[in-house]
Amino acid sequence: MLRLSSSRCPHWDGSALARAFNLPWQPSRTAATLQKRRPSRMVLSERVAQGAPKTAPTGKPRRTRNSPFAGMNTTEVPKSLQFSKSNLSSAERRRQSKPRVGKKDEKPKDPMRALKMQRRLANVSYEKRTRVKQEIMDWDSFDEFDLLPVIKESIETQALAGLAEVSPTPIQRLAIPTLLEMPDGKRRKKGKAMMEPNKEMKQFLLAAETGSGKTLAYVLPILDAIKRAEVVDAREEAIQAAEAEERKRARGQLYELDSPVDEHSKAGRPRAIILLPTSELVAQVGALIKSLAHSVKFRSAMISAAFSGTVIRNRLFAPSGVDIVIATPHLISSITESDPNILSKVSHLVIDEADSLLDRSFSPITSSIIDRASPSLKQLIFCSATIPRSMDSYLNKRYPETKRLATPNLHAIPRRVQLSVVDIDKVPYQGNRDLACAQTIWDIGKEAAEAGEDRQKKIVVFVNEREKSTELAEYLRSKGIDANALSRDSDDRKQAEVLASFTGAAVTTPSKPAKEPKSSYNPAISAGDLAESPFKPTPRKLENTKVLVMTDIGSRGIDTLLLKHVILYDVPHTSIDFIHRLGRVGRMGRRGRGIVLVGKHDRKDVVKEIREGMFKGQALI
Ligand SMILES: Nc1ncnc2c1ncn2[C@@H]1O[C@H](COP(=O)(O)OP(=O)(O)OP(=O)(O)O)[C@@H](O)[C@H]1O
Repeated sequence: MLRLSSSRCPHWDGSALARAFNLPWQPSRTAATLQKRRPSRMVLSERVAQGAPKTAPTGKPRRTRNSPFAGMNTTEVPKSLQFSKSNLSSAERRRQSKPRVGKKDEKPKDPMRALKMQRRLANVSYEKRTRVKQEIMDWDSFDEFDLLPVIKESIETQALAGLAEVSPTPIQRLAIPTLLEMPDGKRRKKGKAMMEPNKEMKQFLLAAETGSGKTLAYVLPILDAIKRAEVVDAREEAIQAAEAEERKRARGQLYELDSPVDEHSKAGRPRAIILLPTSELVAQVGALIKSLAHSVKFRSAMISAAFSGTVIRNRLFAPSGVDIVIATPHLISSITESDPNILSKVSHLVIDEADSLLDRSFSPITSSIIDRASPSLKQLIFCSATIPRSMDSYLNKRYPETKRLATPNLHAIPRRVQLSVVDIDKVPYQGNRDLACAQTIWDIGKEAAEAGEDRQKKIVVFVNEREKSTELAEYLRSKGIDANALSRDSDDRKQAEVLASFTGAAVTTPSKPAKEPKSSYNPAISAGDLAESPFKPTPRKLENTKVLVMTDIGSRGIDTLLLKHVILYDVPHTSIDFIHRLGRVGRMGRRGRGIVLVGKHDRKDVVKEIREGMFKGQALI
């Protein structure tokens, strides 16, 4: 007799199948039992919450630890399963104390591990940043600073002329009241105390991200101090003249001839000196200060190796005197050799781009100028976009009293600057970095032309070695790109012209005659075309795009306000270089783009961390 089991399905009893095959049908025991029970359902015991009794009715332990049902229906974790160090074997305890290397158990990685290994930048605590953020919120306008009215006016009419709405930047909010020594943060001390010469030299460090207006942050308080000192001096001179007159009268020598006034006493005796690492920066800061002199009335002199000896002498020793000198340390140092008195009246000394001027190559010369000037100094101001650890320890050692004014976003590259990566090992570059660079430039030019941009596109390419800049510029020219190198070897005048076309003032110059049809631009060039004839000049020209190749030492501080693209031909050695190079774009709240060329020998981990840090707006430490 055929027995059909229905244990799998309680609704199927096998009778249909038996009928189909004409077989006698007898339900199986299981099916019969299930039929009997139907329509009952499985229901949990009402006592399930009480847990299983520890012993079976037989008195035996109901479930052993090893039974497959051991953990079922229990309401508390058995002691044996609870985690306790004492339960662990000594080997397991040792294993747990070691850092795990297995993929699953890997500890979360420090997101800035590669950068921390460089340890180039000093840390500014999160608490300090938050505190400063609160502090600077109190200042909304330049009017709130205790600057002389004529200086306040010059901000809108000269320094920031053309801007619709002007308000102080974070570093200006932080530094101006401090340098003005407004004690309660609002008002300067009134009366005689203010006029008394400050015997103690005070030191300040102004540290803020690139393109954040650090120059004005120190220039305005210095001009204010100079103008106020002028008033004090004039008053003192008048008092001295009156006393001399009185003495003569007392002696009855009223008609005695006065000793001739030394007209040249102010010549070559500036009250303020601003030191900058390059002639280009001297020209930039000098131009800003000169523009302010139109309304504020003071005398400034910019001197650097870009000027002849006669020009330098005439500027420094002009009979009308000089109030502010803007110079490179080498020049000031060599002038002090022949005329040490040049530093005798300096009350304000600024070390701008201090991360460069206090590095190993500049530090001895900068330090000796500071030492010579210190007897008359009232304020020694260091100004920098980064605080490298070397500079941090220099300040701690030599000027421990330095008041540090660092903005909340110091060492962070703003999120408005994007960084993309080009892998030079991929097709079609196959390790040819020059080709990758040329193609990237063509792509940017093509994008601009497609977007119908009329304004000439400016691109800065950064290389690590100075020698490479000339060679690369030549290569790019052979690929139809209008490229120049900024290097010490090129003609100063030409260099200044090229650079001027990259700074804000020159960008407004129309680069292309309006008549020229846009179709003359030939975007149809590919890396293949560029690679075809590496040694032959490409007949195609990339129109409306100008490229400058340089090292960042030459470009630090240069105010390339309208620049939107930088290419990092080499991966920068340190996060400091990243900050300075990418700092040429995204200035004063603008957007910008950096493109870094990366090959198999480059630190991809560093690039990755920099990108992540930029994305999160974090400080690159
Ligand atoms: N309060 C302000 N509002 C708008 N623009 C300003 C303000 N202050 C300065 N600027 C402009 O910002 C630009 C950058 O200023 P500056 O060169 O002083 O920056 P920086 O912080 O010294 O940069 P870097 O670190 O690269 O030397 C300049 O073109 C300047 O005119």
